[in-house]
Amino acid sequence: MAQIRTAVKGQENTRNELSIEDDVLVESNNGSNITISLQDIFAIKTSDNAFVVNYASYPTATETAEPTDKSLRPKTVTRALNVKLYLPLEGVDEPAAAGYLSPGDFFDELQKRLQIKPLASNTKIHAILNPVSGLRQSLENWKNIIAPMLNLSGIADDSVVLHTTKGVTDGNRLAKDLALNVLAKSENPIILLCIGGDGTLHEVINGLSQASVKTKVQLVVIPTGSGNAFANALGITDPADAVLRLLRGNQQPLRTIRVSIGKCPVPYDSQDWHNHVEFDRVDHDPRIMVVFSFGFHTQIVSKSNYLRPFMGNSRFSLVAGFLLWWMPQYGGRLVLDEGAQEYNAEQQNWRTANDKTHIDGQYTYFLGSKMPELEPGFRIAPFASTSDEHVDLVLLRNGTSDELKSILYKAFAKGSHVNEPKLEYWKAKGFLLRVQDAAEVCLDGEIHKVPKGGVVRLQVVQPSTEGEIAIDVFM
Ligand SMILES: Nc1ncnc2c1ncn2[C@@H]1O[C@H](COP(=O)(O)OP(=O)(O)OP(=O)(O)O)[C@@H](O)[C@H]1O
Repeated sequence: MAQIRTAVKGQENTRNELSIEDDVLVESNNGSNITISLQDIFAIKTSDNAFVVNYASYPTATETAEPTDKSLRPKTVTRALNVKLYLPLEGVDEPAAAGYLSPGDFFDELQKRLQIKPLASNTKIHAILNPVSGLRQSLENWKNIIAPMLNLSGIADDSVVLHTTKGVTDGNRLAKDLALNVLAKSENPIILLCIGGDGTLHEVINGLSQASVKTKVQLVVIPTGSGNAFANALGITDPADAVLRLLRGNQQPLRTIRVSIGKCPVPYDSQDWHNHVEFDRVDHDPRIMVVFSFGFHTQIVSKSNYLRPFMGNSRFSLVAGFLLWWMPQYGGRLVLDEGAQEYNAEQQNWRTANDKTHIDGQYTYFLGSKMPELEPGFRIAPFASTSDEHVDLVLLRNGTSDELKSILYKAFAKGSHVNEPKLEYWKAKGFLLRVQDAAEVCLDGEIHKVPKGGVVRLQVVQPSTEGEIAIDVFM
């Protein structure tokens, strides 16, 4: 195939050669090359006398060099916006006689290679932004990255509405209002940007779900929080990356997990306790996207909340150290829905259970998730997927402190804990957990109390379930 190249005048009035090679745009000027990944280009503007390439790229290594103070948390490196302006060459360009495209044709070809799908002209964008999530940079990201990218991509300012959360649970209120008053009534396609961390996303999804309206929304998850487990699971690295995914247009239905809490009037040790569960009457069962836990993980979240006024992130390690020394076990009875699959580490395959699976005992660790990683590098549920119909369960029963430590360390080593002999790894569409004693459970970071003998039910919500708002997520 003929090489795709052109010659133009660069910003320094020099003759620049531009070419498209595989998935990069190469700018050559007197033997020095600059490359721009096509994945990073989000808008090209051309006219008779100017060609503009807008792209979002990571800073170069020298720009990111940081002081080597080990006590500082590593700063997240995010893409910044850049622009390249090219002009047509004046007069006759001798070398360009053979095999060069005109600049206009070259930029048309470049545009085709970007895989950017134009949004319908009547699309409306609503953004729910938490200004205090993570390092409190959401608003800065909005002003410097997100809004300019939308604008440069041709989305008119009056098609974009920003809603800023004013306090805890405000994301929930804003999303519910939006679903009832905008989504349910609008004829136009609506894209919702959720700008914050997992807590904000949890509030937004629950707000949409609580509205119980038969409608649909397209969601862009823009990570500006501390953990960002959901965005991490989708491989979304930073705000510009999230907007690039919106522009490329690939979406998948979101599967959330519905959580119901109830009681059970029959004694704890009754064989068929799971047939006697009475669920609490609530307006709306919560939905989670990231993590359910009981025992060790819940206690880290719960106890470190008490230390929040006095300590930074080191409070988590302090509580974990204490729990690993004390090693409490948490009595529970677990029933997995029919068709649950168990991972066999030795054979590296899955066994499917025909019937319900009962797993009773003293739990040292109990965690359910649809995300492989809960924080960058902590691959606790490595087979989990946001798009499959299962919640993954990571279980350790009657474990010692050393066994649990080994599991947690290996979860940081690419999730190799799944090979630990006592670790049980399951995939299920849903399950019931009955707690032996009064307990706390963690629902996406929120702590809920379950009374002695109480029951928690988790169920993966399938897309287009009756009464559920259909949410498609940009991937
Ligand atoms: N204006 C506000 N003032 C105080 N708290 C707020 C405000 N807006 C939202 N919140 C609360 O901030 C909390 C934290 O938000 P979020 O989870 O998005 O950030 P994070 O904790 O840094 O990220 P992650 O959950 O990914 O670790 C949420 O519980 C939310 O209710």
